[in-house]
Amino acid sequence: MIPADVENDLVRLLLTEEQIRGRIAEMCREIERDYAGEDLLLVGVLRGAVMVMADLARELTLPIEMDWMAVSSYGSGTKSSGVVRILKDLDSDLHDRHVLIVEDIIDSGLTLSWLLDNLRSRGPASVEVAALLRKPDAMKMRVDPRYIGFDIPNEFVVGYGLDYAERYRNLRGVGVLAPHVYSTPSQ
Ligand SMILES: O=P(O)(O)OC[C@H]1O[C@H](OP(=O)(O)OP(=O)(O)O)[C@H](O)[C@@H]1O
Ligand SMILES: Nc1nc2[nH]cnc2c(=O)[nH]1
Ligand SMILES: [Mg+2]
Repeated sequence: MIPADVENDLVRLLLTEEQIRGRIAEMCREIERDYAGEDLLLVGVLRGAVMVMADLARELTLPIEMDWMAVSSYGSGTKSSGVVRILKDLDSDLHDRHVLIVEDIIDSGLTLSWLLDNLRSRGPASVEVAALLRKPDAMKMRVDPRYIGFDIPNEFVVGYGLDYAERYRNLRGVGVLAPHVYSTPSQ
């Protein structure tokens, strides 16, 4: 369901709420198998990963902890600036912890490859990645996420945490943003 006031802003819906829910459940069964008996720290990457973190964490039957890091490389546009900035660091000490980074999307791979280097330097027992979306045709930096929800085409998408200029994050599905939205300067 796309709210009527934003329906014209999307070219098409790519993933429905039900498809996302079903895939997250499958990812959680894999995570439960892989981390059974381990102490797991989920690290959500603000702000885009809020929805996937909330749904993934509640679907998991393992005991987990959650922490958050805020990084940004996109500003308000549709292209990565190439510079990753830490806006908020973790509160947890990662030493000897099993860390699973939770992301909404891997596009160029720049954010994650930078984040993986950064978190690995903190002495964790392991660091892996769970991302809902990946654009195989857009990747510039090689990252090997352990859990991927969906591979999607190389188009700018919004919804389920993903924004354009901070809008659309609350859409329940994921859709392709219409070019007229980002070619029109906002007032
Ligand atoms: O693979 P990349 O090309 O690096 O792109 C992926 C990153 O871009 C988005 O975050 P953004 O920097 O826009 O901030 P946000 O999460 O606050 O929306 C998204 O949430 C990922 O973190
Ligand atoms: N909203 C949004 N943010 C992104 N960050 C990196 N790729 C994307 C994308 O396709 N959509
Ligand atoms: Mg993000």
